[in-house]
Amino acid sequence: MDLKSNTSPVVTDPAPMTQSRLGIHSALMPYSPTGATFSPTLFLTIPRKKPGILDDVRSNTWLDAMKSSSPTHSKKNKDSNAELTANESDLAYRIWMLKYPSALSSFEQITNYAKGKRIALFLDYDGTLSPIVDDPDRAFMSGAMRATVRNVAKYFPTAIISGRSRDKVYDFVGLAELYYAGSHGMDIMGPVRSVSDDYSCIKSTDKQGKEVNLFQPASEFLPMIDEVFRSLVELTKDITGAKVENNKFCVSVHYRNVDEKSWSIIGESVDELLKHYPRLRLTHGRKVLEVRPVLNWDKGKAVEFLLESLGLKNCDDVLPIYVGDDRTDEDAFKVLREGNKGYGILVSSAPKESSAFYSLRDPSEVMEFLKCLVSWKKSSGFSN
Ligand SMILES: O=P(O)(O)OC[C@H]1O[C@H](O[C@H]2O[C@H](CO)[C@@H](O)[C@H](O)[C@H]2O)[C@H](O)[C@@H](O)[C@@H]1O
Repeated sequence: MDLKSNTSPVVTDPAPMTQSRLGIHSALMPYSPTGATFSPTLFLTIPRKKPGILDDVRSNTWLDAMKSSSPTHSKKNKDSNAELTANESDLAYRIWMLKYPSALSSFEQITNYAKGKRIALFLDYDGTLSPIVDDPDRAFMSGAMRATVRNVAKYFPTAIISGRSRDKVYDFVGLAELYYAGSHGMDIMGPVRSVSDDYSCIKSTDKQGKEVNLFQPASEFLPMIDEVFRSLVELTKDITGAKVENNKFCVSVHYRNVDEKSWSIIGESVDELLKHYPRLRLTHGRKVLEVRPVLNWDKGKAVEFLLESLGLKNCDDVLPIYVGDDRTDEDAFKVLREGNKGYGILVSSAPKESSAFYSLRDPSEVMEFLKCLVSWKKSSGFSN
């Protein structure tokens, strides 16, 4: 193992000053701890005191955010406070699809655009390749999905980008021919290729002994994340159904199996604990609170890193496609949309705002879409 250099995208605790509602003041200047050299493009500044750590909460309270964190949570009609009927939900979904058309019914449009281009595929895991289940340790993907992903990877460079630890998502997927990014992109194993100096990579070997590049921008957070993981296990041990998952560079606090009456206790406990860790922040997933380093790094940045590692960055003839279901996938959708680079496909069975271009209802439609890509590639005689 050969350590190339030791740069870090982390900025720690600057001097106190006024803060925005989200806890990060736009006027804060990057601050480097002694001795470290940083790339300014990777910085996030961290305020010493934060009014609220739930930085991606778009609703009024974190309890609202917890309630709205999964499309399976029943929707209320604002006026009557009654739950939407099946017909109303279906209509709402169909109206929503005018804005986010099905990637299956728009397949011809997608492939017309892809003609003459090299597709690079980025796939989220939970809720995209495997259905959402109550026990996070049992979120297995089906054999059919595995075969489909294996097949698609024969034709297109394919990477999995997950909130899980890289090892765990690899164990679930089990395909050596893919690239993997765990911990919401904070742990990437990619091909050996020179990448820009912004990225400080470690040369390593994968499970098959092949030489790879390892990029772990949050490595200095490991001891802190371990400590927080242990505290969260202790804090939630008496809450029936709560589960804390160590995802290496981030921690997930699951409340899917917790009685809704106890959700506020979970939220408060995490909130209280994180007051002692200003270098960590909280984001929301599907019935899960995600504790992660304050770092200007996310799934969008991971896509850019992987494109560069694969020699596909800034190439007019490359079409990246990212398929995901979670709020954390929005960072990747944004990168593709803003740079007009490629397509985000949101997996959702309920209407929600997104930066994706297209939609798919569930993992079975994802599988269908991947199969269509393979058939299209085969029928186009590999000329595209
Ligand atoms: O980025 P992803 O691959 O989508 O990972 C996001 C989180 O997924 C997992 O939690 C979610 O799926 C579980 C299994 O279906 C479900 O029980 C849970 O409620 C969901 O939030 C995973 O356990 C988390 O660690 C990931 O961060």
